[in-house]
Amino acid sequence: MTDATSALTPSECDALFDLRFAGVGHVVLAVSGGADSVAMLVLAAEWRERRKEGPELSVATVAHALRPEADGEVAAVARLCAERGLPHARLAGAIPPGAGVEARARDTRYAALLAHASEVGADAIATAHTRDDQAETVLMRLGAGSGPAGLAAMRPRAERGWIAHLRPLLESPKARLVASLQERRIGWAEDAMNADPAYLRARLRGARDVLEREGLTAARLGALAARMARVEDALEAAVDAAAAEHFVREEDGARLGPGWAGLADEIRLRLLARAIAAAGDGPIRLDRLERLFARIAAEPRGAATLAGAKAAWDSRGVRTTPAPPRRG
Ligand SMILES: Nc1ncnc2c1ncn2[C@@H]1O[C@H](COP(=O)(O)OP(=O)(O)OP(=O)(O)O)[C@@H](O)[C@H]1O
Repeated sequence: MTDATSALTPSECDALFDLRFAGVGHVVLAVSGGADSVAMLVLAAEWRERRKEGPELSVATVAHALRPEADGEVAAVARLCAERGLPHARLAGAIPPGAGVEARARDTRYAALLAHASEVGADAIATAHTRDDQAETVLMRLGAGSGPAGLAAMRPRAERGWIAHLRPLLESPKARLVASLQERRIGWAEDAMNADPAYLRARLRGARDVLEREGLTAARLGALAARMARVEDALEAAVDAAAAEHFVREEDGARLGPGWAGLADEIRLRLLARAIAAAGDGPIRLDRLERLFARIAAEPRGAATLAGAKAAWDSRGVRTTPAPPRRG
């Protein structure tokens, strides 16, 4: 019998890693020393041992030098790897002090992990995001008023340029990973930042019991993300198909033909975003894009700038070109 707080069984782990690590040659496991990533390390090593085949596994820890106890934590991960015959790398990832430490730590971490993966010839990295992390991400995106792309949250597999980013535990409750470590009497490090109310993620974690009582369970929020991922992929495929007919790339931007106006709003909006991206230079905020879209619908002709692009429209459609540089 398994419940929401029991250790993952060997057959559950086999199903999980068989699926998520299929077709991979060498995966670098990103292990911080926290419970989730130590569980990923231990369970993946056991899986590999049972299977006797599958991808090469290695482990990397990024040393952010943010906390004095971090050195001991890296050493503990190195020990776990040595016991399992897995190579372990300690990667430098010092972050200069300042605001937005969470985002800067993340950028530094992925840069270090990707550089290392390239050095050792890996074709994938794996992080230990859990179903609880996914649920928090969905709540944060709801709070930001995100559309389907945002609500799809993290993907179990995402392509980061030449490398795949795998999240094999994305559907696993954190409690089951903790139970898996407790069953094996393996310890882990606790990061105080995880409970620091200065961070929205930590505050949402603190509100978890209340949310669960109101039906906002991690299981439902995780299922919502998976459904939104399906919606998002279908929409993008539909936009690709519509683009073949209505989107013309030009030397300095793009043109949306008159047939664009007859398409469904969401497809039109996404084609408009592509046309602006073709001429512009920056990320496009959805609310601004929606405002421009509303203007185009309301005014028979006009022009506006957005994200480094100028969009001009009339009865023949929309034309985007790079926005002239601002004076002053
Ligand atoms: N110092 C680290 N070294 C190696 N891997 C790490 C480190 N910190 C985090 N990771 C990996 O990233 C996963 C997510 O960690 P965490 O939730 O702290 O990240 P985050 O700041 O929310 O960033 P993101 O979710 O965007 O990756 C961990 O489970 C682990 O696999």
